Amino acid sequence: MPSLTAPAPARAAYLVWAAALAVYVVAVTGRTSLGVAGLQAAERFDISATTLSLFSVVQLAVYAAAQVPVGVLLDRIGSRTVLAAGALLLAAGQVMLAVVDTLPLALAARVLVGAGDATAFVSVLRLVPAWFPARRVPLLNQVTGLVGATGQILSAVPFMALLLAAGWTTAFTSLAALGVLLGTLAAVVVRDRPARERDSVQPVGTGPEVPPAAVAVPPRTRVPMRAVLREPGTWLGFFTHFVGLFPANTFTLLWGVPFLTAGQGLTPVAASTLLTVAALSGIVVGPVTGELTARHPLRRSWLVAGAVAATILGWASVLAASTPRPVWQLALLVVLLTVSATASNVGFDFARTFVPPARLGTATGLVNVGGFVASLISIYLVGLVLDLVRPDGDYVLDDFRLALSTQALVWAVGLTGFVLARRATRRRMAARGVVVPPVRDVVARILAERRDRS
Ligand SMILES: N[C@@H](Cc1c[nH]cn1)C(=O)NCC(=O)O
Repeated sequence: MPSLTAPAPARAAYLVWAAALAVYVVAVTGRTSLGVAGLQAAERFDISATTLSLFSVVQLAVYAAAQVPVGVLLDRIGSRTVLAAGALLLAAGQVMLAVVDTLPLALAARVLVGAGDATAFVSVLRLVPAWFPARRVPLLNQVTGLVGATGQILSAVPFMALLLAAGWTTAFTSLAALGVLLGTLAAVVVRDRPARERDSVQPVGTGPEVPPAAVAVPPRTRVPMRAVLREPGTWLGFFTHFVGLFPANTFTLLWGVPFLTAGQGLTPVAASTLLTVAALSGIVVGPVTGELTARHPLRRSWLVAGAVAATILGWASVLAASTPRPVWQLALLVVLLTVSATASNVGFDFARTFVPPARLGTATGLVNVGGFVASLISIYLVGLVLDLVRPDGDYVLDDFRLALSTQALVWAVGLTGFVLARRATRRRMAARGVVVPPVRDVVARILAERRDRS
C-alpha cells in the first residue's frame, strides 16, 4: 500500500489545480455571460425580461440535474476527462448561441452551457484532496470558489467590452475559443492523482479537540451508491450547501440589482458597486472560513449555523423597514451573503470527511445539488410573488419586501434538514467512537487549563 503521509510534489499539485481552476473560471464566465448581455439578447431573440429569466432557470436546472451523473463519472473516469469534455460542451453551447437567432435554439444552446458548466467546480474539488494534504483542503476549496467568482468579472468587463465593440457573434465565439483552449490545456496538464497516490485519509475526528483517527481506505474500493445516500454526513453536506448558497445566488443571479435599484433607489452603478463589494469581501471571508474549518472540524456545523443566522438577521433588518436603507446597511447585507456562500462550501468538507474516497465525486455532486435546487426554488418564489403583486413589472420597495421574505420558507426547509442530518451524523460518529464534547464542556476545560497555568 502506498504511504499515507508522503506529500505530492507541491509544484505539480499547484500546476494541476491551477489548470483545472482556469476551466472553472471560464465556466463561470460562460454561466454569467448572458446576464450581462441581457439587453442584446432581448433584442436578438425578440423576448421580454421574463422570458429572458427563463434562460437562467433552464441553465441552473440543467446544472443541478447534471451534478449526480457528473459526480458518478468523476469517480469512474476522473477529473481530467470530465473537465476537458465539459469545457468542450460549454464551448459548443457558446458557439451555438453565437450563431442562432431563434428562442428554442438559444435555449438548447443554454442547455449545453449548463451541462458543460456542471462539470467544472466538482472536478476541481475532486482533485484537491487527491493532490493536497487534508489540512489544506478546506482553504483550497474556498480559494477555488473565490477564484471561480472572478469569472463574473471577466463577463462583466472584457466580455461586455467585446460585445459592445464587435457584436454578439464575435463575443460568444471568443468565449467558446477560450473554453477550447483551456479545456485542451487541462487535458494536457491535469492528472487525476499524483504518481504516489494520496489515500485521502481525511476522516472527521481529527483536529485540536480529538486526536487524529487516520483510517486508510484504498481509493478504488467499490462503494455502492446507496452507501453514499445512507451516510448522514452526505445529507449534512447537502443541507449545508442548501441553506448557505441560495441567498447569494438569489441576489447575484437575478433579484439583487432590481431590488437595489427599483426597491432601494440606488443607481445601477451603486448597485453594481455593492455586488463588487460582495465579491471582494470573499477575499477575506473565504480564507478565514477555510482556516476555521480546517482548525475546528468538529465545530464546522456551528460555523454554518452562525453564518446562516447572521444572514437571516441581516435580511430581516433590511426587509422589516418600509423605507430605503442606508448604504452601509445594504453593504453589510451583501457581505453577509458572501459569508453565507463561503459557509456553504463547508458542505463539501462534510462530504470529504464522511464519504469514502471512491465515491467522493458522487457525494460532492450531491452536495452541490442542494445549493442549486434551493437557489432555483428561491429565485422562482421571488419572481412568483413579484408577478402576483405587480403584474405590470413596475416594482416598488413593498413588492420586494414581500417577495424576498419568501426566502424564509427556503431557510425553514433547509434548516430543518440541516438539524436532522446533523443529529443523525453525530449519532453515526458516536457509533464509530468519535464523541463530540459539548461546547460548554470544551469551554469549561479550556478555562480550567488557563486557571491551572496561572
Ligand atoms: N459554494 C459555491 C462556490 C462559492 C461561492 N462563493 C464562495 N464559494 C459553489 O458551490 N459553487 C458551485 C459552482 O459551480 O460555482
